Amino acid sequence: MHSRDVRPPPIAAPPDPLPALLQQAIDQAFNAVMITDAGETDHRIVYANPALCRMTGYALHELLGRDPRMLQGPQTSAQVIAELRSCLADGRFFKGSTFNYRKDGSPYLLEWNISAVRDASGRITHFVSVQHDLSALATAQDAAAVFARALDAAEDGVLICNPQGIIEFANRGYEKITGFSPVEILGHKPSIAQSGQHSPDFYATMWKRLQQGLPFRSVFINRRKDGTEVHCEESITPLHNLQGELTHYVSILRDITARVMADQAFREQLQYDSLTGALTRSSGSLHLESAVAQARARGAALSLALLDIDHFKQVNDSFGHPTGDKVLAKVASTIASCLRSDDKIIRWGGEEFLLVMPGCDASSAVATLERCRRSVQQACDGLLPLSVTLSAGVGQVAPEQVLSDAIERIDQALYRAKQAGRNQIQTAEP
Ligand SMILES: Nc1nc2c(ncn2[C@@H]2O[C@H](COP(=O)(O)OP(=O)(O)OP(=O)(O)O)[C@@H](O)[C@H]2O)c(=O)[nH]1
Repeated sequence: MHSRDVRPPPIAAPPDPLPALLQQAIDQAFNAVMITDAGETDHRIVYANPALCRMTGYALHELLGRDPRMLQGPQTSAQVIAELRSCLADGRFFKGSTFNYRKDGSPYLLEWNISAVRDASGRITHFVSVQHDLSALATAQDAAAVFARALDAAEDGVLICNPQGIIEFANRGYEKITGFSPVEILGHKPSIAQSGQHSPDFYATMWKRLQQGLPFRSVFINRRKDGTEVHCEESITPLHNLQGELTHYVSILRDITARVMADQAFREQLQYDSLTGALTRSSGSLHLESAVAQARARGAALSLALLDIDHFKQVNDSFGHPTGDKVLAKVASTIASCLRSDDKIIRWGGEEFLLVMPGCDASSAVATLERCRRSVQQACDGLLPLSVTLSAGVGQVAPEQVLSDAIERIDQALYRAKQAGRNQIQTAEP
């Protein structure tokens, strides 16, 4: 067989006469079609196409000759039917929607329009109605309503923004977390709850990911309507339609403020020594390093001091460990009361404290230490039958000095203070 012999199939000739074509078209139409006569009091079904039979579940012979009212039921709107009758009585076009009932008794949501059919003299002889089953749409709307209710019932906050970042939906969870009701924030941007705690870099990273079509997850510190801060674990996901166009951003927020606060409290607990309230040696060391780095960066003075309670073993041995504890706590609180707010006190050893004094040169550090020494002696006066005194070594950290060297020299100064009879301050060799 040669390809050039292949000819297109002949085009089917239109059925003749035209009414046959119309019959075929209506029989095969997707929409349900019904024709009734235009009786004085009631209307009889004279035609129903297969789509209408499928929609109602009735066979054609069960419909023919019957009144379309056979399809109505309890949920059929009397108001819509009254409107329909009035339109038909006047020969006007009707369009409406209500529930009708299938043969098996199940309701379906129907949208239909009815036109009068007139003969050559203009007399209405029939009505033709084209009907459309909206049940699937109604189910989808029901499903959308269920989703909306589910979103509102969720504990987590949900925000939906358009591509310009304008809030189009906020659930009750968002209101619970931030205090902003949906009415208050619809049409605004989520920045309405911004706390100012994040850097421009944070937002730049966020937008970069979102513009790449990727979700962004992080802990956001937001500001509630009442001005307090709320920590939220938040994910923002860009949504695209089938054409790949960005349609929305969906944010889901979980309030983790209680957890963050508990973590902070726990970290603070670890940071501070429970007996004396001073920084622990490990957290104090971090603070010390950053104080040195800051002093160097700013070219500012920084002084350190090591203080040690004199003959403390004797306190424990003579009056017991619990009394020793009370003395330790009293000494620490008295030292702290002699310091400026920027100064830090670290429990460096059992009865030894390290003071970090930023912006303080050697001579003012000595003055501070003298104040501590005298205050401790006075504060503990009468606490025990013996006097509680301190010895200390103090020194300013030179700009290029290695921190451990500086501490070593201050420790040597403390040793000299002990050797020289205690209850005194010695300055570290430069
Ligand atoms: N009550 C109590 N005692 C502590 C604590 N930590 C360390 N000590 C005691 O502090 C004492 C330190 O003793 P030493 O290092 O001999 O020093 P000192 O008796 O103060 O003598 P000098 O420092 O030379 O004046 C020891 O008896 C430790 O048991 C504490 O948390 N509570």
